[in-house]
Amino acid sequence: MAQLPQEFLTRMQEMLGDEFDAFLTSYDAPRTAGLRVNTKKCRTEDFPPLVPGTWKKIPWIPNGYFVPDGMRMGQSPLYAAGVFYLQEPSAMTPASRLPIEPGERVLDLCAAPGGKATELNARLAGTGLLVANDISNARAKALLRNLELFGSENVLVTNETPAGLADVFPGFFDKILVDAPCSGEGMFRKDEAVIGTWTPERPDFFADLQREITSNAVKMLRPGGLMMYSTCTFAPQEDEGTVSFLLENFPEMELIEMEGYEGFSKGNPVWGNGDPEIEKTVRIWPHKMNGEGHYLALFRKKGEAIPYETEEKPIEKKNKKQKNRKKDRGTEAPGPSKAEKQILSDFLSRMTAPIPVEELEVRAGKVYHSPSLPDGVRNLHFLRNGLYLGELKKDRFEPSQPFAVTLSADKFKDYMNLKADDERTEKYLHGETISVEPGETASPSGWKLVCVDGFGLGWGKLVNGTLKNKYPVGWRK
Ligand SMILES: C[S@@+](CC[C@H](N)C(=O)[O-])C[C@H]1O[C@@H](n2cnc3c(N)ncnc32)[C@H](O)[C@@H]1O
Repeated sequence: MAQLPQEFLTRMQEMLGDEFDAFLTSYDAPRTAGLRVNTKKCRTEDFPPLVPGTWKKIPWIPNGYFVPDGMRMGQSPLYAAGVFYLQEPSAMTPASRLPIEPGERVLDLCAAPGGKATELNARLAGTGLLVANDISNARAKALLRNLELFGSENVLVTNETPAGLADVFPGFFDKILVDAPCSGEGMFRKDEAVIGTWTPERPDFFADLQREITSNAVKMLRPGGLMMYSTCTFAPQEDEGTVSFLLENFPEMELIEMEGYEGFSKGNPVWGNGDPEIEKTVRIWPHKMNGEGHYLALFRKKGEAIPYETEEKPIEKKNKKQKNRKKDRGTEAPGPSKAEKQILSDFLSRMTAPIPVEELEVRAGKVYHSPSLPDGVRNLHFLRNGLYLGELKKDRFEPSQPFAVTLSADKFKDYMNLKADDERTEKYLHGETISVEPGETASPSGWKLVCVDGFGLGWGKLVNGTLKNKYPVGWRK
C-alpha cells in the first residue's frame, strides 16, 4: 500500500478517535470485489448456477455477490452479454437505496461510467425514462457503452452541465441520483493512483462543486420526489457539510431514513452544521463493512407530485450555439416510410413481442426506438435517445449490437444458443466465423441472434453452415 498523505491521516485520527487503528488496519486487507446482477436480464438467484463457484450474497445488496477469489469475471462471456456489472460493494449501495418504481422519470446527474445508472435502468425494466448525464464527453461515451451493454432501452444519455439540464427539466424527475465528483478518499485502497491526486485543498474544492451540482438537482426534482446524494470520500465538508448546505438553503428538502443494514454507521451532525437530522445519513466505513467506503444521504422534496398529464411543459432550451445547430435536431424525427415499414416489420416479426413499427424513428437511415420526451430536449447535447435498433441499407435492415444485447433466446425466435464453455463462444467474441450444425438454428440461413446461455451476445449471418461474424470490432475481446 502506498503511503497515505499525512494531512489525511491526521484528520482521520481526529474524526475516528479509538476507531482509527482499525481504520488504518483495513488498508492492509485486500480490496473487496463484487458483481451486481442485471435483473432486467437475469433473476439474482438464477445467477450462481450459470458460473460454477462459491458465491456469497452481499448481505445489504439485493442483487449483489462477492466475487470469489481468483475468478476473472471480466473474461466471462456473460459479462459480454451484460448479465452483470463488476463493482465494489459499497459503491452498489446508493442506487440500491433509491427506491425506483416502474414508469418513473429518473435522473442520474453524474453518471459515468454507469456503475449506478445501469442499476437504475435495470430497475425501470424498460419502462419510464432514465436520463443519464455526465459533464465529460469522453466519460459520457463510456457511460453509453455500459448502458448499451446492459440492454437499456428507455434512456437518454446526455453530456450537459447540471445548469443546462435544469433549464430544460425544472421539477421533472421523480428520482434523482447525485453521485458527486469528490476527493475520492474511499478509493485509496482500490486504486492507489487516487492517493497521488489528493491534496489537502481537494475536499474544499469538491465541496463547492457539490453545492453547485446539488442546487441544480433540487430544481429538477418533482414535489414528493426523492434525491440520493452520495460520495466515495470521508471528508466531512463533502459529506455532512454538503448535506448541511442543502438543508439550510432549500427548506423544501428534508432528509429521510433509508433501508438500513447492521454495518451502516450514522452520519455525524457535528461534522456538518449540528442538525440532528444528519443522523439519518449513512457512512460506510471500510473497517466496519466489506467495502471501500461511501457516504449516502436520501432527501425528499416536500409536497405532493402533480400527475404527469396536468403538469406544465418543460421550457425549450435554446442558446446561441444550439440555434445554429442543424434544423432537424429541434423537430420531431420522421417515422419510417411505407417501404421501410415493410422491411422493418419483416425483421421485427422474429421478436416474440415485436416493437410496433409505428413507434420507430428513422434518422439518416438509422432506426431508433425512443421514449417520448418533452419539447426542448432535442436541443440538449445528447449521445443517445432510446434504443438504436440498426440501419436501413437499400432494401435491407442490418440490426445493431445494442439491439442484440436487449434480446435473449426467449425474445427472438431465430437464435443460435451457445454454452459459455463452448469453444465457439470465445471464437465468436474474438470476431471469428463459427461453424453451425444442422438443427442448431430455427432456419438454415440469414440473421441469427447469437446467445450465450440464452442471453443475446451479438449477431451473425448464416450462409452454408458457416456463421459470418457480425460482432462489432470495437466490442471484440
Ligand atoms: C463519482 S463519479 C460518478 C460515478 C458513477 N456514478 C458510477 O457509479 O459509475 C463523478 C462523475 O461526475 C462527473 N462530473 C464532474 N463534474 C461534474 C459537474 N459539474 N456536473 C456533472 N457531472 C460532473 C465526472 O465526470 C464523473 O464522471
